[in-house]
Amino acid sequence: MEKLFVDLGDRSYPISIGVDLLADASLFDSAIKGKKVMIVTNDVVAPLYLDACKKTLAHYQLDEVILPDGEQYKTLSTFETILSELLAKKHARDTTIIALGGGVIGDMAGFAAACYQRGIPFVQIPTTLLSQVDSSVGGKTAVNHPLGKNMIGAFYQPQAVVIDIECLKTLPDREFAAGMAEVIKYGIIYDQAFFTWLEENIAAIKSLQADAIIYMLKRCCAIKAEVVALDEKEHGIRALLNLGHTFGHAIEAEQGYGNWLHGEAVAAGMVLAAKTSLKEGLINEAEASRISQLIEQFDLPLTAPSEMKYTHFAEHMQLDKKVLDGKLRLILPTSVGTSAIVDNVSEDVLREVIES
Ligand SMILES: NC(=O)c1ccc[n+]([C@@H]2O[C@H](COP(=O)([O-])OP(=O)(O)OC[C@H]3O[C@@H](n4cnc5c(N)ncnc54)[C@H](O)[C@@H]3O)[C@@H](O)[C@H]2O)c1
Ligand SMILES: O=C(O)C(=O)C[C@@H](O)[C@H](O)[C@H](O)COP(=O)(O)O
Ligand SMILES: [Zn+2]
Repeated sequence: MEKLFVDLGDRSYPISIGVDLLADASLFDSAIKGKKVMIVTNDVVAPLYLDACKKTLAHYQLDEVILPDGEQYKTLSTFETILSELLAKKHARDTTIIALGGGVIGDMAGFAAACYQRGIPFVQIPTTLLSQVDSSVGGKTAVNHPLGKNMIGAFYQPQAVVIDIECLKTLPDREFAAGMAEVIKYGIIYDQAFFTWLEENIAAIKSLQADAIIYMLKRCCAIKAEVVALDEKEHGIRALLNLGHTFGHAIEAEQGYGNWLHGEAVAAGMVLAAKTSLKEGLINEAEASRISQLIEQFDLPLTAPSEMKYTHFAEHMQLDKKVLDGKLRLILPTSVGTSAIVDNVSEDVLREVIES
C-alpha cells in the first residue's frame, strides 16, 4: 500500500492507495471517531461496492442513503435528501459520513458533511479514476446551480481518502478516459517528466496494469496534496488545478449537466487553453501539439461542441470563480510542465480560439 499525506496542520489527513483497500478496516478505524456512520452512494455504485463497504464497517452502527446517479443530480435538492436522511435517522455530530462513489457523490457528501450541524467528519472512498486522482483530495465540495458549476459549496477537508484500485475494473471506458483528462492536467501544469511518462505508458495505463496505475495515482495525488497544502482556499497557486475548467465548466452547463462528462469538457477546455496560449505567444507550437496529441490518445474531445459560439462561453465564463474585479482569469500552459494565471486575454483572441 502507498501512503501520502495532505499537510494542513490539524486538518491533515492520509491518502491510502492500493489493492483491496475497501476490505481494510484499519484505514477507516483510524479516521472514524464515533460509533455511527452514514454511507452516501448512488444506485450504480451501491450494487457494486456497498456490501463490501458495509462488511468492512460492520462494527459501526450503519445507515445508508442511495442517491440517483449522475451529474444532473448534483443539486441542492439531492443535497437536501442527504441532510433529511441524517435527520430522519437522528444522526448527531459524532456521525461520520462515508462518500462511496465518484466525484459527484464525493462533492455532495462532502458538502453535506460540511453543513450538517455545522460540520461532521467524512471519509472519501473514490471509485472512479477522476475521483481517485482529483476530486477526493483537497476539500472542494459543492453542488451545481443551473447557471453555473459547483456554485454552492465549501472548502471542507475529509478525515481520510481510501483509494482501492480494484474499483477501476468495473469503470466504463468512457469514464476512465474522462479521468485521464485530469491526470494529463497535472502533467501540463506541474510536471513535465510525468507528462512524458504518460506519453510512454499509454498501453500500460489503458490495460490497467497495476504498477502503472498505482504510480499514476500516486503522482497525481502527490501533486494535488502539495498544491493544496500551499494554498488550501485558492488564493494563488491552487488556481492552476483549474486548467481547462473555465472553458470546460461552460461546456458542461451549456450542454446540460451530464451530457458532456466533466473530464471530457476539461479535455476540450485544455486544448482551447493551449490554443489561447499559442495565440498569445506563451507556448510554442510543438509543446501545444504535444498537449492535444496526448489528449487525443485517450480518445478525449479536442474541440467544443460546434454550436457553442463565443457568446455562449462568455455568459458562463463571467461567472467563473476565478473572476476578480470583473476580470476573467485563465490558466494557460506556458510549456509542457508549466502554466500561469493570465488576466489580459482579449475578447477577440478568445472569440477566434473558440470559433476557429
Ligand atoms: N472536488 C474536486 O476537487 C473535484 C475535482 C474534479 C472533479 N470534481 C467533480 O467530480 C464530478 C465528476 O466525477 P466523476 O468523473 O467521478 O463522475 P461521477 O461521480 O458521475 O462518476 C461517473 C460514473 O461512474 C459511475 N461509477 C462510479 N464508480 C464506479 C465504478 N467503480 N464502476 C462502475 N461505475 C462507477 C458513477 O455512478 C457514474 O455513473 C464532477 O461533478 C466534477 O465537478 C470535483
Ligand atoms: O481542486 C481544485 O482546486 C480544482 O480546481 C480541481 C478541479 O479538477 C475540479 O474540477 C474542481 O471542482 C473545480 O473547482 P471550481 O472551483 O472551478 O468549481
Ligand atoms: Zn476538474
